Amino acid sequence: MSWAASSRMANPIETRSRFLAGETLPDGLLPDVIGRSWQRCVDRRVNVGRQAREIPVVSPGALGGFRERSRRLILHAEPVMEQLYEQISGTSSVVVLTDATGVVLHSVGDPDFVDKAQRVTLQAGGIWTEEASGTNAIGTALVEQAPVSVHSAEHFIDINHFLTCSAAPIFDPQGKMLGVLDVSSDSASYQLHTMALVRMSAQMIENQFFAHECTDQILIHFHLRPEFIGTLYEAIAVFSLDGRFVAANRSALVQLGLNRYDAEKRTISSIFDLSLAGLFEQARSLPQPVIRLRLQNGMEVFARVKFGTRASPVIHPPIREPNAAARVSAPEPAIASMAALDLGDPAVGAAIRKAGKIIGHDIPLMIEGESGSGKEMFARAFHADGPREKGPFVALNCAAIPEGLIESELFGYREGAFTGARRSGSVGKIQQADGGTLFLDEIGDMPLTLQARLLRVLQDRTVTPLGGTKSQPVDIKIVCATNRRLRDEVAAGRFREDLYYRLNGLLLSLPPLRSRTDRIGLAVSILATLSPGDERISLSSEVLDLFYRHAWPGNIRQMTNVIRTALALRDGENEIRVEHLPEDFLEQAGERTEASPPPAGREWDDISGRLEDVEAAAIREALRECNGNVSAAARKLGVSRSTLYRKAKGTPLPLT
Ligand SMILES: Nc1ncnc2c1ncn2[C@@H]1O[C@H](COP(=O)(O)OP(=O)(O)OP(=O)(O)O)[C@@H](O)[C@H]1O
Repeated sequence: MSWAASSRMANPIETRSRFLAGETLPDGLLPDVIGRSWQRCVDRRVNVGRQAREIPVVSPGALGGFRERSRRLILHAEPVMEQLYEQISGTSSVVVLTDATGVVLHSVGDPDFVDKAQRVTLQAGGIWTEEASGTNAIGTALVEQAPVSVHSAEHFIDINHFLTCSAAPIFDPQGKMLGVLDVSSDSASYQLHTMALVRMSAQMIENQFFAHECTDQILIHFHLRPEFIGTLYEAIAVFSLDGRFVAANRSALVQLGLNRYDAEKRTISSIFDLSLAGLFEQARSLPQPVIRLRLQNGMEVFARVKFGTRASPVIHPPIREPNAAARVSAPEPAIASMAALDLGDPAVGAAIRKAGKIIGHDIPLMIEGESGSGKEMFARAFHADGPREKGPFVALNCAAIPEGLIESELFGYREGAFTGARRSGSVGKIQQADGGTLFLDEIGDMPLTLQARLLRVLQDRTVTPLGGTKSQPVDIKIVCATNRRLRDEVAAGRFREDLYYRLNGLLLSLPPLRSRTDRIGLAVSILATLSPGDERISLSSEVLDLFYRHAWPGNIRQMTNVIRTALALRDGENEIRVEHLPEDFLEQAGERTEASPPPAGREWDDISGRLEDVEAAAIREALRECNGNVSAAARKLGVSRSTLYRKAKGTPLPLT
């Protein structure tokens, strides 16, 4: 097909000449969108004879920065581009992704056509704004904020006349333009349906954003016809856990009859005839049913309510709707930062400092340590301090679930993937952790076959659920933990060496509790966490002494459990004494301990005279005199409780 046949104008070159000569053209001769763009090109003095070498390009060095800024767009777009290319391969075409400034980030196409496209800088680094390349589908779609096709001589610059291009903008859930998806072909191989394919693909990328970026929110997928739910045509509206409007796709705004500005002032109940409490009830039933919802204008739609992976009521308790009388469960405890874990033990402090140095870098962290030594707590704090802090933290203990179930837990499964599979399928931990951190505890217990699959996920950054054929992009940071030396497992052939090196960027060892010097500080800190708001509760000096001397085979987990039980057994008394400690602990504590004995003598006996040492000694003395009661010791020293906590870090209490 010639350029003339693929163009909407009978003779575009002649039309352009008349246009450039300032002639008033008869209505209908020039498509409006092309006319507007040509006028902009004239206004910006774009030369129709501009050559490729005159078009600016982004240098290979700078391109990395552009790609990094659009990392999430590329992540969600790449698989869709591959699928789109599969459908058009062999038609002398190239699929192109640009950012919102018209810079080509990625392209995939037929090799012979890619060569031709490169000659006009239609390749990574090329700039396809109207200013740079004249009227073209990408640049014009950026200006019009709508899908645009530009055929052959409708391109303003002569050198682009061999192209026929269809482009659609891609918006994020909040309506911000992220970039443009485009298919450019040789104008001789013009296909009518290309524009429809590009629009659908752009919609798929936008829907990926909803699925992956709205992980801690409520998603309502709806349509006038139930069979359209789950398709590209569905409307998606997103609400925060307290019911406020957050985002919507274009289809949702059209069906709701709202513009984005008005929608932002609305809540679930003011858009749908549905209370938040009712919504949580519905979301509990699995598989989630298609329900009818009434819109404010009286129209009825069909809907499926989904909770983002982090907002799932199965994982977190529901959050109260404003003014709702529903009972609310206690919130999840806040994740501590790494600084809060630094209670003065030198080995823990060193681990925290090393981990701090790799925050924000693409370096996988592996944590070694005995069971209960705080590896998961450390991983959570590492996540909380990092740039993914707002993303999910998902933990999987490979030793705690049967070998046969690890695969489905990790990778998820599609409907009917195996006998006993839930009808609705299941989202695996890898996908749940998208945008956040996946913590794989006891990684040494991962079966060899799954090690290979995990390696593939890390290399390809995609995951394919069991029984599924399509891979989904994932963006996860992995932190692993192990309570045995993984290198020995590698040597014994039980752990893949390639996976070991992939996971082990920085190896940190957390010491067992018995060798930590901050055992008392830790006990006091655990007590404060377990009895929030009640500063009167303290540990008696005998208890602190016992805690200091004990070998703690169960590490911090055991100490936490002992203090939790003692709190329950203390009969309302403010001081936890030895008789409140659980029997089995006392039995164990009666045995000879391996822990180093506390320093002997008075606080002041063995200090160098440095100011910090004098201060530390004063704190120890005050704590000892107040039987470990931090509030009382703080009052005695005339400092605030938090100051005392900060200064008391790592101050082992010598209790003689
Ligand atoms: N620094 C800390 N302060 C207070 N509590 C802690 C601290 N570290 C760990 N804990 C508590 O100790 C218990 C065990 O911690 P965690 O699960 O992190 O250990 P782990 O090494 O991952 O254990 P495992 O190897 O058995 O999975 C948890 O209840 C946790 O809340």
